[in-house]
Amino acid sequence: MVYLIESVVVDVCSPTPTPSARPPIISADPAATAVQFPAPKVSDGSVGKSALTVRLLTRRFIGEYGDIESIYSRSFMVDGREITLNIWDSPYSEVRGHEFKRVQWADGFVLVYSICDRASFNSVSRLIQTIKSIKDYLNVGKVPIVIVGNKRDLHHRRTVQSEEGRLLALTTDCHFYEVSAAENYHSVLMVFHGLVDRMKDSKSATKRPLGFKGIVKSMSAVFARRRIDSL
Ligand SMILES: Nc1nc2c(ncn2[C@@H]2O[C@H](COP(=O)(O)OP(=O)(O)OP(=O)(O)O)[C@@H](O)[C@H]2O)c(=O)[nH]1
Repeated sequence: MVYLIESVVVDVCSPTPTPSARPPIISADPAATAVQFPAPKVSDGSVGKSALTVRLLTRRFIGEYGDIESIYSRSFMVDGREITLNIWDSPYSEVRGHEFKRVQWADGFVLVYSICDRASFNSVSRLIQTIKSIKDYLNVGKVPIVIVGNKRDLHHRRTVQSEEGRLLALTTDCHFYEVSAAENYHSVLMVFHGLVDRMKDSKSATKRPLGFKGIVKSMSAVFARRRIDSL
């Protein structure tokens, strides 16, 4: 699942949520992952969540987007296996009071701000804390989060420097991209691929405990390495 927030949030893999916690999903594929785009806003919104989603799905930038809440599905081949992302794009007003449910639903997050809108950037750290606290409460390990500074083409109106986004990502253990949904499809694709990679990493990091055989194997590997080191 991918969840887009005022900053864009993308979520790719999720633990199976309870039916009541999960919004309707378009894809009929049971192996599908869901992508949500909610927008908790402090700014005037309109950071480009819909534009990013539509770019990803159609390769096009159409300029104006309605504020109808939608869940989109898109399939990707990852390591030779098809996965389906469900992307939830909801207008900001719809998001308030539903953060817990949506964070619970999503497996990965794309937090989107506009480089011309300082308030939207300021809301990103708050969102990261909110997401991490909810996932902690739910006992979920590492949360895949990608921070996206959108509207890069409007550099003459920039109020948030790239370094600020990069630093925030570094200090919060997130990935960072600056893109223009208006000008570039490939950078948008990179965002979603980056999220999927992080989701894969966090899934393998929370894999089941080793078990007796696994422990013996790991210990043998460590001792074998020591023997090699001492040669
Ligand atoms: N110049 C420029 N304009 C953009 C870009 N992305 C989106 N926009 C414009 O910004 C406005 C808002 O885009 P949306 O995609 O509707 O933003 P949103 O975050 O989904 O907005 P809400 O649904 O209101 O939360 C539209 O007029 C878009 O054409 C971009 O990369 N560059």
